[in-house]
Amino acid sequence: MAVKPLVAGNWKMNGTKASVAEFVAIADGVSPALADAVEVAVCPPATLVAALATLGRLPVGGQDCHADASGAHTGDVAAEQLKDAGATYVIVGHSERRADHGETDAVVAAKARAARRAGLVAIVCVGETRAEREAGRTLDVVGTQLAGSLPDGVEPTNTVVAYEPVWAIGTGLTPTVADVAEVHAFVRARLVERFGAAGAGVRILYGGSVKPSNARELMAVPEVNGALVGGASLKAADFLGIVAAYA
Ligand SMILES: O=C(CO)COP(=O)(O)O
Repeated sequence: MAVKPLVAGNWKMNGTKASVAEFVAIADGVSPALADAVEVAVCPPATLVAALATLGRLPVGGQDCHADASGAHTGDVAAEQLKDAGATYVIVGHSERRADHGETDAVVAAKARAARRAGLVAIVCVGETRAEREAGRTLDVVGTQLAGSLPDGVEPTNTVVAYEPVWAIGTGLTPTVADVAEVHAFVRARLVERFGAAGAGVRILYGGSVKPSNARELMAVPEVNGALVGGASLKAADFLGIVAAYA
């Protein structure tokens, strides 16, 4: 199955109303030809989802959602609210959420189910820490996270997996191409094992210090179907330099 790659920007806790101009600059840089080759999305902080989505230029995503559709959960955002604000995607299980908020695989799976219930595509994140990689446990850890964080019924239309080694996030460090290839092949095998033909079509993104200078090399790795980009998605020129890997 031909899989259209996805390059998604994760702005994390960055951005104000002034950032709308950066989003527009990103959208302006995605030519029709580029849009045929790659889907480009931006996941801004929740405060900006509606403002960006209303422009109708590029798909927009949230960075987290609660498992419930509504209720007494001060400070949380429901997948239904992101959908109502115009979102297409929602990131769940980012390692910063797992670390800062103690999110377990079961919590992440519940959020992925909530995303589907609301009609959003869940971008489910997995990835090992430096200590886990050094102990040779990368595939074990990623396999356990996948098993626990992906709900049943995964389809290419409702789920994207992002492999983000924790030690590569915001550090300027990236795994070798061979290491990325090994993990992505492993993730693909697990997806096909559990979800059959549907698992073959689920996009697997690489995330962690993706930059214009390394995007082409990383995006060419087999089973890498795009990128989840943090810091370099905040500036249109950098983000578009990454998207250009698909030009
Ligand atoms: O966490 C990330 C995307 O979700 C990656 O962040 P950086 O691209 O800043 O390393």
